[in-house]
Amino acid sequence: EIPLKYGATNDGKRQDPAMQKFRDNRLGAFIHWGLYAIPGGEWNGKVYGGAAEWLKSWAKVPADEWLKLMDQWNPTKFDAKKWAKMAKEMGAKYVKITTKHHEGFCLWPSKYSKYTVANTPYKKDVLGEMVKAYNDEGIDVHFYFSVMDWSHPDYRYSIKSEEDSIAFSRFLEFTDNQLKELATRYPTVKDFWFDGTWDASIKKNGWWTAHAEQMLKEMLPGVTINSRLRADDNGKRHFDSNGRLMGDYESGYERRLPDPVKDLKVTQWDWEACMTIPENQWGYHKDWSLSYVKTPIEVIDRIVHAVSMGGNMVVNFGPQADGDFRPEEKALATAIGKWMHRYGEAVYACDYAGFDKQDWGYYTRGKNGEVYMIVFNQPYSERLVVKTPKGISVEKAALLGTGEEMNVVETARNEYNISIPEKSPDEPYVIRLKVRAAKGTKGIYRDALT
Ligand SMILES: C[C@@H]1N[C@@H](C(=O)NCc2ccccc2)[C@H](O)[C@@H]1O
Repeated sequence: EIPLKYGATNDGKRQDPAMQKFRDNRLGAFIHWGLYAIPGGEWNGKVYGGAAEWLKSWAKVPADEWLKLMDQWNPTKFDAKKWAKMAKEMGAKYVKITTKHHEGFCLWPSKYSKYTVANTPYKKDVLGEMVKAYNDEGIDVHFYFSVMDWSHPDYRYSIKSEEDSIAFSRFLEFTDNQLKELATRYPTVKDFWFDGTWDASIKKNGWWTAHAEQMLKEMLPGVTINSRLRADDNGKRHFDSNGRLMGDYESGYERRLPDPVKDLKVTQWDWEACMTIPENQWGYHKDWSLSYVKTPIEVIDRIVHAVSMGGNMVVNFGPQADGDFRPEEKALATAIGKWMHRYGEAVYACDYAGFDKQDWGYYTRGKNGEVYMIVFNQPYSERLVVKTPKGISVEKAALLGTGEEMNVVETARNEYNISIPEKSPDEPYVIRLKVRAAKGTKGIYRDALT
């Protein structure tokens, strides 16, 4: 054991009600909204294929020139109630909002920066309106906060001199002030998702990351904090020098997911993935033809994949500068919501089932021990193979929705064929299994001698 002052604080998964709500929520929506939505990936007549919220970087725009975009911030179509209805219809139980992205523009009227909504033609506290509207729909609000801040003269990527160190201390104090301001102004916030914490300057100040976590937890009992904030005494991130997860849930699965066979280690801790609809666009980009855009079923597959391994999934939306959403995102939210309305029982408050992954799709397990089969790939054999853990037998199988009983045929020790629905559901569907701790399978099974 390496002695640490700023290492992991949790011993295993948190089991308090706030964390259980975080976990049971399972499906979230990300909102990436900032000045970057105005240019939408184009600068001086050139369209950049990289992430639109990084346009300042791709087009090498100086901070003062970039922040002049504030003069154009006037989302006349913004209607927080409509945004909340869209999230509700999608079946998102929580929404993560970019309070401040790397550009430094604050969606709330921070008194510690001049780069805020208060100093734009629109003036209004859009963050406050969103928090109220989502909460009024029963949707939890999480805050995304970028520590790296391209607008602040005291930000440093590395600490190479005493001057750097003094400037960065001022920057960390500024950051503390903004975090306290957010926690004070919006006390119903349930989570802080830190980003922009990969630079050497942060890794060298692991103490501060531990302090920020502790400060927020003292101000907002129950609040959850992502592992990406954290660096330990030795600059180790996410997992400390003793391999223990820092923060309350692992937040490294950004636009990727753990392998359902090779990466089962993730079932030992809480984790949350986040994903984009195009290949890599978080903020609004005017041209989605530049990369592949995922279909609703491809998004639903990723949501179920995450839950099947004990994780949450956050699906990203990049609102337009005018405060409305692009048609593709509205259609996606509707399609996801239709499916979640029918089959959400296999997602919400569900977890890893402990069954070996099969080709037809994913398993999840509900709180009362029911096991769900979420079928994405129906085999030509018309039989869905289920291999149960030792000592577990399948008693019954029923199609979610119609309740149609599926045939359960024991084919070998701990192996079953489940029949497919009489009439194709024409969409990924869910079979609920009733399983039992078996007394011991029939004596007919004997392993071959080889
Ligand atoms: C959740 C996402 N994380 C931010 C991000 O900076 N990701 C890592 C990254 C690092 C370097 C170039 C592009 C992107 C993206 O802008 C989103 O906010």
